[in-house]
Amino acid sequence: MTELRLVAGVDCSTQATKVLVCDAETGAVVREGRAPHPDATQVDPAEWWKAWETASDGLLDGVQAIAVGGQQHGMVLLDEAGEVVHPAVLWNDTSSADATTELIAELGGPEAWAEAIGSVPVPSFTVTKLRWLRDEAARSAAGGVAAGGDAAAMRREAARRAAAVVLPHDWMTHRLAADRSGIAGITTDRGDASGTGWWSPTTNDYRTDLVELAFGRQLALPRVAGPAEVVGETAFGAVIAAGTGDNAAAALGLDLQPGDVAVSLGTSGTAFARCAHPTKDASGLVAAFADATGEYLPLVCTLNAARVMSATAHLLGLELSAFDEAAITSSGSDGLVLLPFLDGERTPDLPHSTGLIYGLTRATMQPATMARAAVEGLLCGLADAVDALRDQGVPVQRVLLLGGGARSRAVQALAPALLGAEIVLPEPAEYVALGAARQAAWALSGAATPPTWQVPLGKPEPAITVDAATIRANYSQVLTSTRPLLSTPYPSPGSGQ
Ligand SMILES: Nc1ncnc2c1ncn2[C@@H]1O[C@H](COP(=O)(O)OP(=O)(O)O)[C@@H](O)[C@H]1O
Ligand SMILES: O=C(CO)[C@@H](O)[C@H](O)COP(=O)(O)O
Repeated sequence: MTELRLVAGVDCSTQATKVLVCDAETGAVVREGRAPHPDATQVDPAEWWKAWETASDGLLDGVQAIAVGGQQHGMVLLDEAGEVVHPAVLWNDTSSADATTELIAELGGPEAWAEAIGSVPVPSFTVTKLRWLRDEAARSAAGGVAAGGDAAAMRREAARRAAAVVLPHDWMTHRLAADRSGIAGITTDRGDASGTGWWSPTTNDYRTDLVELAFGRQLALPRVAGPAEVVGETAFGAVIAAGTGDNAAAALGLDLQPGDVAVSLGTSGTAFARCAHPTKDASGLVAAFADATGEYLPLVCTLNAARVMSATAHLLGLELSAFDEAAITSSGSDGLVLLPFLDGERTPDLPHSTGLIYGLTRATMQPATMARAAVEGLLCGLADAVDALRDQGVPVQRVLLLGGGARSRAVQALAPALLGAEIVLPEPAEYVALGAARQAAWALSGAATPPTWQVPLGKPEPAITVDAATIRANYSQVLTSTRPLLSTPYPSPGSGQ
């Protein structure tokens, strides 16, 4: 019997680290582990390392190659010695909303950014976080040494000491290498570099002038490794592949084909497709990301997806399974509209917004109606995302549902009508970690293309017939008419809170 060649894929996501050990030939998962991350938008990267150690404990025997897929955009600042100088500021931290507005204006508006990097930055993009830190440090310095207390002092010190800026997967990849010293030799890949705001998909290169624009000085940036490159070796003797951003890793795990759009319901909601050419969207809806194979990955991202369901379930005092049952058996939302912007929102660009419920009557103020409205609200946001991809010329033949939220039967049943496409449900699996494992197998093989791994399909819940046009029109009307309110910081100044 031939011995299995094993590879590992890691997903360092917002909520958890997940590790899969797979057969390099077939992709069959032979071992898996996971460990949670702190529920915060600024996190010490040491927490990711701790989670990785817990999640991978006892799994790594015989693993010959490894790669990391990571939540995109998070700003990890390092000093010359490679020490972290500030908690990583994650993609879902909206502190940089004002910095984003300023940066967009300073370069000459949304069109200038679309020309430079294919996308218009939102507060998720790393470039805006750099500007935020610079401004915070300057503000507290101007206010005197003690201004702002410990947090402000830390930011001043971080801005002074920062020598390099990297992303979560870059940091984890470097940390895995047995032979590393300071910031020398840190790598990233096109997929993750494309979410920084200082990498151009058209020139395939960094725009270091945009780092300077944001931070006022240059920082070292990781070398962009090739899709199948070996970038190091771990202490346990496995080769390390380049790794990538989590959505690019999921695209690789799913082996997306033309006409396929992946819709992921994790902490974020994302809709993305593989594409042979870069996109350029000055409206700011579609981000011009790169994929992990040398192509492109136009993507729309919302800040609120799976947690809309867990938060509503919590409100209703229901377990997730009971919430799901309530949403699916409800006779309908009857005009109850939930705008699901519980953590602010990125698409549409409303970083200061909160959630909103419209249409409460004695008839609609029922748990099952509320559960249905929550699922419809998050799907309406994702339907707008899929439409934005269509507007960029991305063909949408089938939608592949993934992420923790895709386990919801109500999501599966309502998605065909609301997303307006055939729904395919890949067998529930950790597709980011699987894609990272496939990249590791590719790097290990030295082949020109990634190995062929089958993606088993599950059977989605039967579709529920709903009046999708009316549900989407109601959602859109509530959003349009409350937009001025949702654009204002909440609680509003002077509210006494
Ligand atoms: N059956 C379900 N119904 C709704 N949400 C679910 C279900 N199972 C898991 N989730 C949610 O999925 C989320 C985790 O999804 P995941 O894709 O792992 O997120 P991330 O990659 O952001 O860490 C959690 O918020 C969890 O509550
Ligand atoms: O910001 C984006 C994409 O642009 C998010 O998709 C993050 O990459 C986080 O992903 P999850 O942890 O929700 O999977």
